[in-house]
Amino acid sequence: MTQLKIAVAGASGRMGRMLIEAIAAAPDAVLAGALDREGNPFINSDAGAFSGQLTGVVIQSDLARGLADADFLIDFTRPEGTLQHLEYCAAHGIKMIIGTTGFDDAGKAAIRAAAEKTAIVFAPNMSIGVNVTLKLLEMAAKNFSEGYDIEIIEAHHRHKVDAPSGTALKMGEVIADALGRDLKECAVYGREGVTGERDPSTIGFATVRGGDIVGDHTVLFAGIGERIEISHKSSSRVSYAQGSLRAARYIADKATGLYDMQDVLGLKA
Ligand SMILES: NC(=O)C1=CN([C@@H]2O[C@H](COP(=O)(O)OP(=O)(O)OC[C@H]3O[C@@H](n4cnc5c(N)ncnc54)[C@H](OP(=O)(O)O)[C@@H]3O)[C@@H](O)[C@H]2O)C=CC1
Ligand SMILES: O=C(O)C1=N[C@H](C(=O)O)C[C@H](O)C1
Repeated sequence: MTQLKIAVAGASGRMGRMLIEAIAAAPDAVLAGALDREGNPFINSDAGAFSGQLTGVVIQSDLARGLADADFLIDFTRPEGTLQHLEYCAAHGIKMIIGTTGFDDAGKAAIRAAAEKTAIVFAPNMSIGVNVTLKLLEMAAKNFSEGYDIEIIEAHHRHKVDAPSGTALKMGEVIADALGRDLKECAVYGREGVTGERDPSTIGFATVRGGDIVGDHTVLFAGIGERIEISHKSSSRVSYAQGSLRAARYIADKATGLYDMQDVLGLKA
């Protein structure tokens, strides 16, 4: 069996650690590199030290050394880190699985451009459950297009730095597309003071941050006399790591192109 040679960026982070364990347990993958940024206290440590299972792969900050043996980079870091890695991977034909959230339009354009040089899966949520939920939302939105107010509520751990979550924004985009609306024009991010009555054409977002919540998303369709809630709750990051490995397998035979988890899971109509 050909082994997928995978490097992990943000190796000491919450997702990085989970990915390193998932790669160690996968029969068709091998950890081929581990990256963290310069100054990170875990540079030069073994990438498996967190789980007590040594890998023989040392966490590096130098991209050339960290990626020398890799065919894939799985990147869950921050937009500025991912964009640096992207440039290197595009130049060297290393395929990328990007889970990082919080990109601006320029960052997303850079990912699209890099996908002309290497294959990339880019998705704000790698779990099967969330991606099936996106399909449910598309169907629900079409049926609740009149008379239902749409609000997206997300909750995450106290360390999360971007809001709303990438998943909540994706849910908003899917719903807006299904309704023929432009999310940039109809999104309302939080409310305060005398807001006036709710504009029915808007999609509202509310953010909760606290403790160790892995990731909860609820879309509320609030009508007269009834409410419909579609919720997904993550209880472990393992589903994101397993989804990332599925994404690597999906692009193993692709030289270029930009894909998302709907492609990987065969959910595109
Ligand atoms: N798509 C999906 O399914 C999921 C996406 N995410 C997203 O993944 C990202 C990471 O989440 P999480 O693991 O919880 O975050 P953590 O903060 O736990 O880990 C981030 C890692 O990236 C490193 N890092 C930070 N900035 C840079 C940089 N500029 N260059 C290189 N490395 C950097 C950090 O190093 P240091 O500690 O030195 O800062 C750390 O090792 C977030 O954007 C999150 O929203 C999370 C879960 C699932
Ligand atoms: O930061 C996190 O933890 C998560 N981030 C992603 C997002 O912003 O949607 C995915 C998941 O919800 C966990």
